[in-house]
Amino acid sequence: MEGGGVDHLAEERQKSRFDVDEMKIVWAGSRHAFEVSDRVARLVASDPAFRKDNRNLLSRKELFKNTLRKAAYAWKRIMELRLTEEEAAKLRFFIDEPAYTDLHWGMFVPAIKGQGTEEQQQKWLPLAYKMQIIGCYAQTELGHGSNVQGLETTATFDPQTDEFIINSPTLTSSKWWPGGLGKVSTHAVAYARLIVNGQDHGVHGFIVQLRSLDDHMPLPGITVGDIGMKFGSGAYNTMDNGVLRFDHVRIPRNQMLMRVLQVTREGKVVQSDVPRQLIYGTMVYVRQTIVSDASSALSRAVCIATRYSAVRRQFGSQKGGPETQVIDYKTQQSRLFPLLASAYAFRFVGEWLKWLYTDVTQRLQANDFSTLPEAHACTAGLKSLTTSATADAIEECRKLCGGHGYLTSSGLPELFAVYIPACTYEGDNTVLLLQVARFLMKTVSQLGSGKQPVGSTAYMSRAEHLMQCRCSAQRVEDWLKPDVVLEAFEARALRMSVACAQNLSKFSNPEEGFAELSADLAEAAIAHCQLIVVSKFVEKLQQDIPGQGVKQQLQTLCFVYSLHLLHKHQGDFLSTGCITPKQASLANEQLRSLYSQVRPNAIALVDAFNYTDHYLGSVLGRYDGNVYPTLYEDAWKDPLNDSVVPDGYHEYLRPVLKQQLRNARL
Ligand SMILES: CCCCCCCC/C=C\CCCCCCCCCCCC(=O)SCCNC(=O)CCNC(=O)[C@H](O)C(C)(C)COP(=O)(O)OP(=O)(O)OC[C@H]1O[C@@H](n2cnc3c(N)ncnc32)[C@H](O)[C@@H]1OP(=O)(O)O
Ligand SMILES: Cc1cc2nc3c(=O)[nH]c(=O)nc-3n(C[C@H](O)[C@H](O)[C@H](O)COP(=O)(O)OP(=O)(O)OC[C@H]3O[C@@H](n4cnc5c(N)ncnc54)[C@H](O)[C@@H]3O)c2cc1C
Repeated sequence: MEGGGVDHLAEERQKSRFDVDEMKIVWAGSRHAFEVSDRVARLVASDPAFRKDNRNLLSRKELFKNTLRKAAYAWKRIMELRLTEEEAAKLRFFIDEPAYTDLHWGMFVPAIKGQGTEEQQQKWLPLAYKMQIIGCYAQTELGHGSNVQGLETTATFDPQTDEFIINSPTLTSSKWWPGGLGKVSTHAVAYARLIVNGQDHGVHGFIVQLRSLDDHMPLPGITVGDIGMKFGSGAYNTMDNGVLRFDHVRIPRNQMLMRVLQVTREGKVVQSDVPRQLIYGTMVYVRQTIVSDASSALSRAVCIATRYSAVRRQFGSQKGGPETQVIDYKTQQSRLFPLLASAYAFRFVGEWLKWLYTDVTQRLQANDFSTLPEAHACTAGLKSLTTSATADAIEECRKLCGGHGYLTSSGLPELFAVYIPACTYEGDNTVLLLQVARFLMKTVSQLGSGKQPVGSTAYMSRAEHLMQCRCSAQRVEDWLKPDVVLEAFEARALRMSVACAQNLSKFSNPEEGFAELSADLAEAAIAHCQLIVVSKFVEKLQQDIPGQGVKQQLQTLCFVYSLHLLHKHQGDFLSTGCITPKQASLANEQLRSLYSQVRPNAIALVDAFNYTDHYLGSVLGRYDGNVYPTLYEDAWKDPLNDSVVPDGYHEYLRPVLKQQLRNARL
């Protein structure tokens, strides 16, 4: 994307055998999406106000103030340039700095939209849209995060005053973690147990004002602050994750979000025909966005590691010629290319999940709740699968860059530190896999009952065949047949689920059985989610994809993704009898040959992400590959090099040296 200067990767770019510009459009999702993304990326990169190369050097206070400045400036630009919602979302993406605005737009607004009545939406959304109030999502407490039904904050209805009294009865009921809460939010959607006439009606959302709109001071009864520094310097410390306690704070009755359940003036609790799981709807929305974000974080790390692997040379000089580019080592390819393929795979499954979410939202509006369990299982499972894979991949990319990957200027340490909480927030990844497993066990238990599995479990309707089929691959080329690959993944996923269901049936208490078998259940859930990713990649290839060689590259990546999973999890495939050891070895042979096909296209495949050097934030991942001079120059910019003799020399170094000198003379 960058222009000018010597292009050290030019030769690599000439090797590619496909139309990179068309691939950029496939990656972006459409020509329109590409144009928006490209324009906004350049806007951010060219504006010094969005500089980010000094983040690691700032103290927490400076860092946070700097984030406030950037967020305010971004909002001003959104207004001045009259950016659309799509453009504004891209602006946030390329600014590349976690901020309170993520929670305001990403959770507070969606919570009101999804759980508020029409009237409540009309009252609160205009204020939120104009940022006249700033909100956060205050669910997690010191004592409970995963177990939402275990939250302790109470909202007790007072019929005398027509108010709820929000209270934190214990230390462990303190809200703990919500982003944007610590120092910024004026309001929260706070989750609390609804108590009416002494009866507990479970957890619901309430809009609570936290701070004065005049002087930003906490309102009476509110104790609020930041929970402290998090992993890494810079990184997620731009966010004010907060702690909050309520001391009998009164709010009007109409500030309970009442789409799912209403409390009347008389204190009557009325359940609407909307399922209570809709209270969890904001989490479904965010989990879906997290899957797309995974492909962004992964592609960024892979772009850095791929470009650097083409620049870096070690060993293998022939007759004084250049040494071998490390990207030509088969071990480097077998570690790197599956990650490149995963970035594309997650992109396409993210697109599909967005479609699924839009579809379920439209159905919910028409009071059709039938696809909610499927949406929950898919968003929970794919969020878990893609974030775990991406977190591991960023660390692998760091190692792929050798020693220089450990430098902050490689961009990888900060990316890792910012990214890894995605495995925990919005649902711990193991807890979410167990949700998928419950869904699978339910589906398996209904097989043969006449109820046909649909959506992501539709393959289970062919249970009879999949339980006994034998893989037909006899030659290396057979592993390039989508049907052969898909059937192997379907059979493996089904057989693992059925094995769990059979083992579960041996327990008289199903909950006890579920707990005992939970590690196997989580593995069955992973197999199911991997099948979804593979099948959505295969479906993508059935579309009309223009551009010379583009579809062929995607086919290669699809098989790299699938066959590397098959190789990595061959224990599953073999133990369930889905493939034979000979077939596993043929698949691995095919995989090796695919790596050779990816090799000449690798640089162009990462160029297709269309990332600016500003967004990448990496000396190793520079578009022009001019790594060494930049690394060298950057080192001298470190504050430690401001003086030749370090501060502290006279107090702490010189006396030691002099002491040694004296000892030596003795
Ligand atoms: C103009 C300017 C524009 C500017 C644009 C700016 C653009 C910015 C836009 C977007 C940015 C987005 C960025 C977002 C950034 C986000 C940063 C991350 C912040 C992180 C936030 C958080 O972490 S919030 C807290 C999240 N917490 C959790 O995830 C908790 C995890 N636990 C749970 O989800 C659940 O409690 C559980 C799933 C574990 C349930 O357990 P349990 O078995 O106890 O459940 P229940 O008894 O309550 O219910 C069981 C029943 O319900 C089904 N179910 C559970 N969950 C759901 C669900 N979500 N949906 C539907 N159904 C659900 C479950 O399957 C059971 O069903 P049965 O049929 O009974 O089996
Ligand atoms: C950076 C960050 C930002 C966040 N932002 C917000 C926010 O804006 N708003 C908000 O409300 N919350 C937020 N959170 C909180 C987050 O949603 C929770 O931390 C998350 O849901 C995990 O819950 P927990 O901390 O209770 O983990 P725990 O459930 O205590 O997990 C601890 C361990 O126990 C295991 N475990 C737990 N239950 C089970 C089980 N049933 N079976 C098997 N294993 C289990 C887990 O796998 C994990 O290994 C944020 C967290 C982070 C790290």
